[in-house]
Amino acid sequence: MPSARYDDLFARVDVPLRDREWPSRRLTEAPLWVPVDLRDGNQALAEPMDPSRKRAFFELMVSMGYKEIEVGYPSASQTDYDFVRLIAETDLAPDDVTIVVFTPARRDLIERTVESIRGIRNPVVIHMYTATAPLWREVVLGHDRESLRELILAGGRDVLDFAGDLDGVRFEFSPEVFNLTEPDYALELCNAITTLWDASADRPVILNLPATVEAATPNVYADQIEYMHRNLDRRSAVILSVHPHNDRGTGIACAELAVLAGAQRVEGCIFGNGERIGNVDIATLALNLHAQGIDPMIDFSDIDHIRRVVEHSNRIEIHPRHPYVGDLVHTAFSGTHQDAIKKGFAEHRDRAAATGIPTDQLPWRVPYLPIDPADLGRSYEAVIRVNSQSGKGGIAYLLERDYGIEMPRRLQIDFSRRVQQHTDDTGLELDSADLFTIFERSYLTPGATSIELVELDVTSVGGATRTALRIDVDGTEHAATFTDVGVVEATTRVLDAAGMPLDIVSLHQTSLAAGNDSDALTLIEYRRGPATHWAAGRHRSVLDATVIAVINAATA
Ligand SMILES: CC(=O)SCCNC(=O)CCNC(=O)[C@H](O)C(C)(C)COP(=O)(O)OP(=O)(O)OC[C@H]1O[C@@H](n2cnc3c(N)ncnc32)[C@H](O)[C@@H]1OP(=O)(O)O
Ligand SMILES: CC(C)C(=O)C(=O)O
Ligand SMILES: [Mg+2]
Repeated sequence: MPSARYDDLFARVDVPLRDREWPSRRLTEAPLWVPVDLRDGNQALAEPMDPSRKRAFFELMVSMGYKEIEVGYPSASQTDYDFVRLIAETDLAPDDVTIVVFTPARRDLIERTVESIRGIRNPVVIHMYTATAPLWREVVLGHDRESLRELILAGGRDVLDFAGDLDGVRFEFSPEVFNLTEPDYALELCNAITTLWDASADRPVILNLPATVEAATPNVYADQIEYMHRNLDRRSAVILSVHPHNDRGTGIACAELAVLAGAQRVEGCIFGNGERIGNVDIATLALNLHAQGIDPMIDFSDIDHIRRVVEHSNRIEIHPRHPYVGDLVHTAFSGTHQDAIKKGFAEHRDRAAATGIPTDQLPWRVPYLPIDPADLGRSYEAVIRVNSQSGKGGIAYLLERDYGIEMPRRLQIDFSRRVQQHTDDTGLELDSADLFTIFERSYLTPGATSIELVELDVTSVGGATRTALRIDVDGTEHAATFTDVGVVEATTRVLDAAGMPLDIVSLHQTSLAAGNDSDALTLIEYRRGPATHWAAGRHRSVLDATVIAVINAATA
């Protein structure tokens, strides 16, 4: 690989901090989340959102509880402009939702942006940006440090000209590519802007410090943010915001460490759409807090609905392994994980019963599942799925959950061998209906010899139990009546007399399908030669189910 072509970040800009404090801090509350899907996410789509997709996405964000939403780049397209007008002219946005509109530092475009918010009732943030890193200055903008400073301040003055006296309007500045900008220069520009815009506690200025192209390990970004946090003028009149992208795949870590380093506000996209690899995923960030016991202040209780709207609006599918929302993220195929989850669920249910606390409020401690899928509106159905990597625990869990069959441990081992053979042969995943078919074929289906239960009559006469049994073996009827002999022994004696001896090792009763109309299911372990085997019998009556189980064992 021609790796020598690339410089690390340290060769490109100074990283100013040596005595950082962020490593010893902890996350204790949610920052202000600002979804930028309708602007940064939208500008990265092959087909930008049409008005109805934008509206559906916006309504979703409002319903989830976002209070500040970047809705577009009104000077860039008529669709974006019209969407801001829609918000200004209708009650689409509740009064407590702040609307952010985005603009470069160009007078004509700033004017158009301010025009878009005319008459709006909601609080508004006008978000002005200019790239400040050396490469952008030299190659893109054609400015040196001094002349770029002038361009930015000219833009800042234009913002004041057009919107300085509008009630309810605040300002945001982003030194785009902050993470590759010299720290002293970024600080100088931010301080110049907060002075120009007269940042105050009543009208704070948002300084948004993007990792526009992620370029270093997250600790470096945290150092850069802490440096600004500690050195900015008018710090109490500044809302310090971050905007990580995900080029190195560490956008989440950048945002989390940046909050430790002093950031109060995080811009990103729900499930991480955005330029190139995407913006930081603010859904994952929020649910990471939830998983640490911190209220994310956003409602994810129906994550599949959220996902459907996001996929519809972006026309991009979410990966099955995407944190928290992917189809497979709460699913275990592997045997030992399934075993642990099955035991964890059982312990959870037992603890709920013992404490009287409902299962959905009980502290969560199920192995391999960082949060309860039910918190996100997910059922437990997809948690355990069976393929060739699965073990007895998961297989038993599915048969118990969907058919009510409680298998003793030695039967679980026997059955999982049969399932394993099937999955090895086919390479396919099995659902619980498939498992039940294998169960029926293995234990409930009589073998080659034709044996039928013709009559079973158990009565109690004067304190004694009388068992009358008639069995047809290959067309010949064998009958006997016993007193005070259980049905298992009665059946084996009749079979013995018919030349079919059977050595029963253990017997277990369970039921098939939970509820009142369930059938009885008798599971029998019997010895033939050196090994033990299993058979089962199913009937409305427990006694008949038991005799049928013994007969099935004899014919196997
Ligand atoms: C990191 C980010 O996400 S930044 C946001 C990026 N988003 C978008 O670009 C989506 C919307 N953009 C657009 O629709 C268009 O680019 C527009 C309408 C904004 C501008 O279109 P055009 O006037 O045709 O300009 P174009 O995009 O080709 O080039 C940008 C020009 O603005 C300048 N410019 C770029 N960014 C800025 C800025 N933040 N402030 C001031 N000037 C800027 C460039 O130097 C270039 O100037 P030049 O023509 O003198 O070389
Ligand atoms: C905040 C703006 C300028 C942005 O999208 C970025 O820098 O990534
Ligand atoms: Mg961005």
